[in-house]
Amino acid sequence: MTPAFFSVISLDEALRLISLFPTMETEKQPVSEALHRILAESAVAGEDVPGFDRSTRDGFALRAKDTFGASESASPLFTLVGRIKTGDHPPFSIGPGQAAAIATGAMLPQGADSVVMIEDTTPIDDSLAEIHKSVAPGTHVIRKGDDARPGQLLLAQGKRLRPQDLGFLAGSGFTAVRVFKKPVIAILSTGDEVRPPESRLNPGEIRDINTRTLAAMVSEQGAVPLELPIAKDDEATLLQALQQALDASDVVLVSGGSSVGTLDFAPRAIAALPDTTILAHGLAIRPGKPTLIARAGNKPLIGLPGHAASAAIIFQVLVKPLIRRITGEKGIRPEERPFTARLSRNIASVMGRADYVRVAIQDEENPPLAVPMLGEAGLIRTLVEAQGLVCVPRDTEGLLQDSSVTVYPL
Ligand SMILES: Nc1nc2c(c(=O)[nH]1)N[C@H]1C(S)=C(S)[C@@H](COP(=O)(O)OP(=O)(O)OC[C@H]3O[C@@H](n4cnc5c(N)ncnc54)[C@H](O)[C@@H]3O)O[C@H]1N2
Ligand code: MOO
Repeated sequence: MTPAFFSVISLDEALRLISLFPTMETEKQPVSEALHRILAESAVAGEDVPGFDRSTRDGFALRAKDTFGASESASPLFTLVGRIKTGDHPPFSIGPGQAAAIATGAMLPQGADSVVMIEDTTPIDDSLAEIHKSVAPGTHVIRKGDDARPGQLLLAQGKRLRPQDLGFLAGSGFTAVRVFKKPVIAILSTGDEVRPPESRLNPGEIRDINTRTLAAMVSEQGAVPLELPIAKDDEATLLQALQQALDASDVVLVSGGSSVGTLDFAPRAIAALPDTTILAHGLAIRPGKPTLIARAGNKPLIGLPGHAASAAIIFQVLVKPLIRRITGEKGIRPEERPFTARLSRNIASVMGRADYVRVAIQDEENPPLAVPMLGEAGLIRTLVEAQGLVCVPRDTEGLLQDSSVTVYPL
């Protein structure tokens, strides 16, 4: 079924459509290989971490209340009852006026609740030391369970695992975690004029930009790109290429041929795929109007405009959320967090389409300055010189110089 081309829908409606695609299945993964994977099940602590009270300084473990009033000029003498190395389980306890020499990381003995640093003491001999400083209970001590207690949530489902998260899991005794499988995303560039980058070009031909950009964006999102050979502008060829793409992947991205010209075969080829519905063809945004969203079986198939900047921008605003949806990733990555900037000049816009304007960011000012990079969507340079996107909403005629805008990092 092919609804009328270019009965445009808003980006929000398109995002609602893609939110209906299912998330990936899950798999067990060793923690050592789980960097940047998405947790499919929350990790819950099974034990106290650490499992005992630990000193964070080399010094003397003692009872804080015995140090009350201690100073350089009034330094009480403590009786030393032992020496605790890391890994020791001290067999003695600390009573009033007693202390034990302790190493950083070693277990506090029974009775002790704090540590005085060695710099704040004067050891007299093996059995006596002067303490020059008073401490509060808990000073220089990590308590049992301070990192995690049994039953406590360590990391929530949907979390993209960073190096420190893996360390947390390892320190809590996890050797494997359940994560979402990485989707394979097929990238199919189309066009008789589009040639692989290593080609010698004939007049009228161009090198393929979109496969490279899209594959890298797919990898950056934690999915696996599958780069397919460029397909010719011919419905039968494209249909066959699409079928192969679907057989080998979880999502298909088609670049080019999505518009309404006589050579734009993508919509027709997509409509001819078995068990396939075109959910939308045409987005009320600029660039990217000819974008197509289809469901083939239960797999998403997205037709991206051929213009290099358009394809990349549609990836940012539509495909990225789709990948996050199916990979189960929750939360915003720090590098993708939108920020506020001041617009360097007026931007005019048409009513009826949300304009995604590429902006360069000048950081010397606070708030930073967003400088619009105007230019044809067929030019990749505008995107290279930009560090973000600013949206001029659908029903406004533009934005004024000096207005405060939200920048979505690129
Ligand atoms: N009469 C109209 N013409 C066009 C319209 C329109 O509404 N009416 N829309 C324009 C817009 S906007 C866009 S975007 C493009 C969309 O075109 P298609 O998605 O059908 O893409 P193509 O025609 O195949 O290619 C457009 C352009 O991009 C170049 N291209 C294609 N693939 C690649 C690639 N892999 N790497 C680099 N460049 C690529 C291609 O050579 C074309 O120049 O249609 C407008 N026209
Ligand atoms: O929609 Mo086209 O994608 O403006 O360049």
